[in-house]
Amino acid sequence: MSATLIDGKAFAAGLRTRIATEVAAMKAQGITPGLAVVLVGEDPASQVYVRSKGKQTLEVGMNSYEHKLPAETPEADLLALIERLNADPAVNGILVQLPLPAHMDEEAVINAILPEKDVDGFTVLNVGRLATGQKAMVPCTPLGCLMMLREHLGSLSGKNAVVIGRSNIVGKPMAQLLLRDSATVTIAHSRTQDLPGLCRTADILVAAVGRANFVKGDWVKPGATVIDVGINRTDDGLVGDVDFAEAEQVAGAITPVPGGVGPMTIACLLANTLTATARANGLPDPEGLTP
Ligand SMILES: NC(=O)C1=CN([C@@H]2O[C@H](COP(=O)(O)OP(=O)(O)OC[C@H]3O[C@@H](n4cnc5c(N)ncnc54)[C@H](OP(=O)(O)O)[C@@H]3O)[C@@H](O)[C@H]2O)C=CC1
Ligand SMILES: Nc1nc(=O)c2c([nH]1)NC[C@@H]1CN(c3ccc(C(=O)N[C@@H](CCC(=O)O)C(=O)O)cc3)C=[N+]21
Repeated sequence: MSATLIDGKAFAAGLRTRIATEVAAMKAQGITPGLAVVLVGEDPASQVYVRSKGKQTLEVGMNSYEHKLPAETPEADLLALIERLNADPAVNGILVQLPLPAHMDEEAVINAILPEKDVDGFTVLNVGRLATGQKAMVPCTPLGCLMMLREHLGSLSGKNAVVIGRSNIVGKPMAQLLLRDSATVTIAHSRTQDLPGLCRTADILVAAVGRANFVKGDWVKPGATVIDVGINRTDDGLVGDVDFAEAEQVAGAITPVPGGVGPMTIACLLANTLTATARANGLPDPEGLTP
């Protein structure tokens, strides 16, 4: 048997069309959402991501502001830029591309972003709001995964979910969102014992590890829904954290790499920018874009 393909690329295109409609309505009221992206250094993968994000921001009718700083920029200069963006009414969302160069304090930089403009949902205030069930800005990658899971499964209530990876940007917020939807959630990591056995209990398996083809077909419970967050550049091209050829024989549904979680991440960044703009202007949250 072979799994249903969860087409993140198509899902993301549909989401952007809806966002573009909402942006047009806001523009008719004299409001244009603006997203500022800050890239420090010249990491090639980050450059690709920042470019496609800037293009899509313009395509949905938002203003895009790109700030590219040299790798050796002093942290104080980056903090000063964030202060300017915080104070700029044309900027509704701020994203500082990670990772930052080693001489910078990532926590200090992220927490300098005004929580209302923190469209990545990485500031401590938004992390705490998500964890306590308050209205937050939710990290884009887990939000995109949640949207695909709900679309495919309907309710997540009572499902066993295993998230492999405990990073602040993917694993932990993914677990929070699954818990909020009443899944029974286990977070696995490099010290987890019998990871294959644990994965076999999962109705929902999310892999956010950063190791090419790490999750094997015999780790997957027959019929499970598999979400592959991994982005690994190999000699065979871009591959995920799941051995797709094996897993798709067993899973009920699976996201591909490329064309799965990645495009949804960017679409959710635009969704968060729209939500931030609505909130900044005292408008209700746009429907279906927040958990
Ligand atoms: N598609 C998208 O939009 C995005 C994709 N990504 C991709 O997702 C992947 C994960 O990213 P990120 O969360 O930032 O990565 P991190 O490196 O921050 O975290 C990786 C996690 O995997 C765990 N891990 C590593 N090796 C093993 C192992 N052998 N067994 C079990 N767990 C293991 C680590 O455990 P421990 O904590 O114990 O070290 C850690 O918790 C990467 O490929 C990244 O490129 C990331 C962001 C967005
Ligand atoms: N502050 C911050 N926020 C982030 O959300 C953030 C970040 N820093 N740093 C890097 C990671 C990674 N990330 C990706 C986004 C889109 C694709 C994506 O669109 N991938 C395409 C393929 C693109 C390609 O070919 O390289 C796909 O999977 O189909 C991948 C990875 C966001 N991240």
